[in-house]
Amino acid sequence: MNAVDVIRLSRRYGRGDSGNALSDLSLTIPVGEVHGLLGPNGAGKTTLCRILSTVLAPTSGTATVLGSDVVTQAAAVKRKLAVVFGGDRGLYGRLTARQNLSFWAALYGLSGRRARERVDAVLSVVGLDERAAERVDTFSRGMKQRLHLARGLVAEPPVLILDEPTAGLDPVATREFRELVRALRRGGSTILLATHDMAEATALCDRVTLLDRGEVLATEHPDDLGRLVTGHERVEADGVPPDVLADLCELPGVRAADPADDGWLRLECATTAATSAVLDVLVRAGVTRLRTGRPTLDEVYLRTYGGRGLAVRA
Ligand SMILES: Nc1ncnc2c1ncn2[C@@H]1O[C@H](COP(=O)(O)OP(=O)(O)OP(=O)(O)O)[C@@H](O)[C@H]1O
Repeated sequence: MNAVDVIRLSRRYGRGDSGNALSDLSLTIPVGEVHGLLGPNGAGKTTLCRILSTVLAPTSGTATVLGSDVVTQAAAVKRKLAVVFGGDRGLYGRLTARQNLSFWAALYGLSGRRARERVDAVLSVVGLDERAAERVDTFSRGMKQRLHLARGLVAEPPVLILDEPTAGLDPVATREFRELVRALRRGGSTILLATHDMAEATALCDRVTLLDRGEVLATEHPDDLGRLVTGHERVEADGVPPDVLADLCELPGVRAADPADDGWLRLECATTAATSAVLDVLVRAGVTRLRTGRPTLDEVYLRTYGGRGLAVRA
């Protein structure tokens, strides 16, 4: 059984001609996977997360979480899944961290010793045990985000949805939060991570789905997305004589030869054979300053979406 199965899901808001927020979207997330949901503003990420967490009904299609249907078995889905938001939403600033968590534990049906044990456990997991008695409105942004995660974990759901979890965090808090996500993955959690942040998706995800205007453009391992927008591989070389450049452009499978930002020549190759042929020509011509690789996820994103709603952070 998969953690998440989405089959031909569509969602339309109102009757306007703005189109579907989700169109015929299908997606499978196996148990234990960290799956990135990437796309610019308005791509449909939040709509999908809201449908999976049962707060929004689809217009058509089906979605199940560990076998339970989000429409007909919503109560079962709620026991299996938690959503962790970014920002201040849903935290009670005048209460302490422990009081916040005890409140949510009660909402999830935990009480007495079991609730206290779970609250202590999640405070320790997110590293807030020493600050548990302090009011949340005195917390830093990173501490609040860890508390959000603790809230998500208090009822031990096997599936977590993280919606822009590190938006607004400084680099240290971001790194700490990502470590927590990795630890959860090692513990067997399945995580759907909605983000605009390429670095986040590359650092954390086993696979990434690119969404645009409610449709899936691709689902791939982050390293393999480059193939979608450029050739199979890339070769970069410094000091290529003009006649050699002309030869390179004639080779079958060489899609583009352009200068990179640092002045090196960048060649996009459609096949591994083309990459080998390019390297062969360059080495024969005595060019030794060479590097190969695939486009980064940032480049994939920029080429896929252009400047639309882009929010790439370092
Ligand atoms: N309550 C609503 N009423 C009408 N249209 C909506 C509503 N919520 C979302 N939409 C529309 O649905 C589409 C998808 O929006 P959604 O919020 O799911 O995108 P997103 O990928 O989460 O974007 P962001 O990155 O900005 O959060 C957009 O065109 C948006 O305008």
